[in-house]
Amino acid sequence: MSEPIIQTHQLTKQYGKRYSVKDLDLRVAKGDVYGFLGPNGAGKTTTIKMLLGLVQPTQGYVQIFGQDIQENRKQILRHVGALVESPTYYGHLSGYENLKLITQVLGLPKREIEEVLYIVGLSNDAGRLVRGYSLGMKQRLGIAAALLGNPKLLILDEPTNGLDPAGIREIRELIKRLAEEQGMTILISSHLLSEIEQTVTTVGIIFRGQLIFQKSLQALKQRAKGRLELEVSRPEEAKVHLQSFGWNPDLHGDRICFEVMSRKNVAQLIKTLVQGQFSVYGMNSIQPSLENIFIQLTERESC
Ligand SMILES: Nc1ncnc2c1ncn2[C@@H]1O[C@H](COP(=O)(O)OP(=O)(O)OP(=O)(O)O)[C@@H](O)[C@H]1O
Repeated sequence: MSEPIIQTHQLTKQYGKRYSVKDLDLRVAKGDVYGFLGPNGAGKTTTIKMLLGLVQPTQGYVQIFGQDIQENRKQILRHVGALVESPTYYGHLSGYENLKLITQVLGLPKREIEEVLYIVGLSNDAGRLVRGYSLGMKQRLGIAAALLGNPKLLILDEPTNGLDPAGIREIRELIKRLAEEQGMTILISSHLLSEIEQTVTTVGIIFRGQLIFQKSLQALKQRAKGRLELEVSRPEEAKVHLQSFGWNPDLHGDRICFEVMSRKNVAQLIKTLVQGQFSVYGMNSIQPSLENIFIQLTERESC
């Protein structure tokens, strides 16, 4: 297996007595679009700042491209593009002029400006003043700035924050394109799974500073499968009865629970119960939200 692009080892940040991030072992492989998920205050921005060497860890360390960020920060960051928190621009300058300032500071050729503006779909608006840009356009300009210097790794902290559904879609499409066409490794943070689930290949979930899940999107979906919950008479007997017919129910309190199933199977399930002289009082289909997945992952699930 090739060396990961990002790897953290027991990464920890403590402010006073509080741990903002604790023992984080993040692993982002080459070509991954890594969705870094967690509710507000979970520790995403603190982690990202440590990845970029902007915040010093209390314990642990960060390796990017196999090198320690504290030791080789300048060299590493030459190949990393980042958008952290809301970027600031000069509103009285055009999108093009804002990027030109950055290329001058970084000593990059001017031709890159046209390239990145084209990639983020802002070529036609390059000459407009940034103060007239929509929030989505400003975010795309932020990504364009991050793309200057042709980075191998792109780190985006909540790039869809505050955007309307159309803006979210634009960013999503852009990220997909960057990964597919430019082969870039991307880490993108969000507090909403729904905003990034169509884009990412791998998911890391941070909850109260700790990484509670880190696997493929496929594996997360497996866990996030909907459940079917039935309220029946004599639930324990009903469970045994169903098992004798090959079903595999879980019993939670007085309800029996199943993974989602086809309509045909639901009909068959109810028929089996009724034929066994059990009464079915109610049925709920539960589609877990991200919050539910968190709860399941932290083993406080009720069904
Ligand atoms: N400089 C700081 N001093 C003290 N506490 C801090 C500091 N920076 C962050 N924190 C705390 O660390 C915790 C994690 O914050 P962080 O901004 O990393 O979360 P987040 O997941 O990015 O959330 P959000 O989506 O709201 O930005 C929070 O409780 C926050 O108050």
